[in-house]
Amino acid sequence: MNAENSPELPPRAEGSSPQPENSGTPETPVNTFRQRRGEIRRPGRKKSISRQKSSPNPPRPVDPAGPGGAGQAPGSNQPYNTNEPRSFPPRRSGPPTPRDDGRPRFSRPGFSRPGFSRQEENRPGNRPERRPYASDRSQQPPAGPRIGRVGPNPFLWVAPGAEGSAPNTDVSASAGANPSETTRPPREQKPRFQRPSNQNSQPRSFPNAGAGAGETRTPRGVTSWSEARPAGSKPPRRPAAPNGEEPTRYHTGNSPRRERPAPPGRPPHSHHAPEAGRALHAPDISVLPPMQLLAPRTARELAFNVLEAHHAGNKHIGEVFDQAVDRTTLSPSDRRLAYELICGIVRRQSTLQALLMSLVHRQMETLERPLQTVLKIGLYQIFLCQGIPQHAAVHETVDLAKRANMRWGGFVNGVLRSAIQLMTENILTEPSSRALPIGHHQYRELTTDLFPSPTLTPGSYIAAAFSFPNDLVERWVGQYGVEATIRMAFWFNQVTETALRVNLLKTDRETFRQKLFAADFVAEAGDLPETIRLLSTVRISTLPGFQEGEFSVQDLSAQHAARRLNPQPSEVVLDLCAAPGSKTCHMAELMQNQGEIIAADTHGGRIRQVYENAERLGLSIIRTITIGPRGENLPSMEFDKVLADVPCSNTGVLGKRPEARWKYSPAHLDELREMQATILRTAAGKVRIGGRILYSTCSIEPLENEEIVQQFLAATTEAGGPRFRLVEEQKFMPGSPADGAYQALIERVS
Ligand SMILES: C[S@@+](CC[C@H](N)C(=O)[O-])C[C@H]1O[C@@H](n2cnc3c(N)ncnc32)[C@H](O)[C@@H]1O
Repeated sequence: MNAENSPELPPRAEGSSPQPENSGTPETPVNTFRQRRGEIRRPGRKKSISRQKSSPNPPRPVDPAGPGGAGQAPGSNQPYNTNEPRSFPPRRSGPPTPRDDGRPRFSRPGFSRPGFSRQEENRPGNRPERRPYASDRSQQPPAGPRIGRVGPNPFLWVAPGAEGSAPNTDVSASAGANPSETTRPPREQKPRFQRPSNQNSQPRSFPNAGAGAGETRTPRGVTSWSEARPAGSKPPRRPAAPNGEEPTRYHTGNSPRRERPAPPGRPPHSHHAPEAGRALHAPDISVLPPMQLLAPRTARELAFNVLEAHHAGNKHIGEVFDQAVDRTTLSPSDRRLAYELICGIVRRQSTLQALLMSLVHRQMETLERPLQTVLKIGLYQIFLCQGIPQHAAVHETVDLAKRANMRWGGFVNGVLRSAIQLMTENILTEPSSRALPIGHHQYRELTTDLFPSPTLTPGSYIAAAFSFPNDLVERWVGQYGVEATIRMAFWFNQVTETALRVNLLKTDRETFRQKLFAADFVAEAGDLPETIRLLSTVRISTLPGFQEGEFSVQDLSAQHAARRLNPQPSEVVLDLCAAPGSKTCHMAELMQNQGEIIAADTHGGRIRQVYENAERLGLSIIRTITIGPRGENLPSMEFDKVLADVPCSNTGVLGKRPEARWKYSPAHLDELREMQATILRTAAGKVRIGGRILYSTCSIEPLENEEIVQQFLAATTEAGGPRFRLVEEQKFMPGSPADGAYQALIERVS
């Protein structure tokens, strides 16, 4: 049973979920008559599965071949749009009817058949031939490939070259080989929905996919509740959940429904052990290609595209967002909302997962990843976004779901309406297993115990409720205690203000602040003479003075690094880990653009950003070079100052970099520590006697900070070579008042 047709859903408000324009067959008298006879299905509405199963009609004829041959657009190896309604009236001669008004017949707003522009799609030669009258049951299926819902979803963007590797159960594959032999296979031999996949992906397989002859199947190729029903009868209806009770769970119909209630005493979100033979066939959703909506029209659609693209690659969210946003015409407020949704959803992944698991009665691995993305967009708005009314969150997300896949609208609607029942109006100030942290040291009380107990297992509670890796939280609890860990967790989950560094070579702080003020931005002076705290949320490149190089974005804790090293005009300075160049440029500004800075990095691509930043800021003393991991290619000279701003776990800046927390692992920490020790040794080999090294990280882990420095000092004392001393060190804890960081100033004494 599909949640869309489910009787337990509370009724949707009138007009709350409008059908997309141009969504299918208009209401002509002929069509209305035929719809009543059940011969034409209106797009967006599905016949109930039981009616399909019990229909006495023979299967509909398959579609004729499209202009490109085997079900593909000409000049493309991608399939046609297969989400069109399943039956169409024939071509008519005589005066044009509303269906012949020139609009693309097979398109919905925002979508286009791959390989076709809208105009091309409208040209008669490029249209796939329409089906014969559905009522003409005597007509035999024409030879040729089938165009229908069987083929891969055309709205999925598939990596170039990957299409051919998709496992194909579509008859069009065999039709391409020998069209004359094409016949429609009996339903029970193949699933009706097949997802394209790349070379790494697994075939989409269903539990019981190998069910033998005689077994009953639903039209989606899934053996499920229908087996227990007599043919032709309706699926069982579940009663609606009364208010205040555990919310109704839904399933999408793509996997078997598990009718067993959760065992007594087990929380509703817990994962039960998969029954034999079921989860074993779950597709690996992590390798599915991203789903992309063409031309996102709303903040939620843009967020969906970016989140999907983010899943596919290893790119920073900011990078993916910048690329996606440049292709839209969304207003600044929509862009801001999209960005907040994206960062928030990545940040609060495990909280949203816990919410989702309590609402959806399915193994998460079997829920299509794009559908999970849609649901998380909805849940984030309902539970964690301030200022979005619940009905708007549901309505907008259902619209997004329908745009991604018409079949998802009802399911998403059901899940989100159940989610609303999970919330209470109560705001708590203490953690509990039903306390969802929402910010400003406050929690929203839920109607169910969603999280582990904070008194029995504080680490597990913080990890689940605030969304952090378990290992990391356990370390923090061990080092800083539960209360401090919770304070940090709140800080990392809130949107923090932006710190700017004024370029004192071009302007002074007060003049620049007035300039911001005149442009309606609120800013305050910060701790250091060049620091400004920007209290407005804005795209930085749109601030006045950006192109002129009057400021850079840099957190306050990070601004202390160059200040602590204190490079002087006319000194020669080495920046060992320079890209993208924030601290390099700060040092050049402090040196009054006199002397020389060698900006080195192992990453040849990122080193270019140092050059670009220096150019914008009008700094000419920086020379960039690409080096090897042990300092290969460095000039043979010695330097007055060396900055070693090493790669680290980023545990001090987890709020600014939403994805960073999910990259943390003990194994990665070990790799980083080795790299950090090597870079510090390289720095030591390049500083002159009396010169200084600044070792810095944006981590708060002692293993990457104090321990690396102490080990280095101990090793150089024993070796009998150059001697070093620790001049000072400082650790910045997150939120007091800025990002977390560590800096150690080391001097070469002999
Ligand atoms: C924390 S980032 C530096 C940020 C930079 N200092 C700034 O303020 O903009 C660390 C940099 O170290 C570079 N890196 C990684 N391994 C390195 C190595 N063995 N030697 C030098 N640089 C390395 C990375 O490419 C990365 O750009």
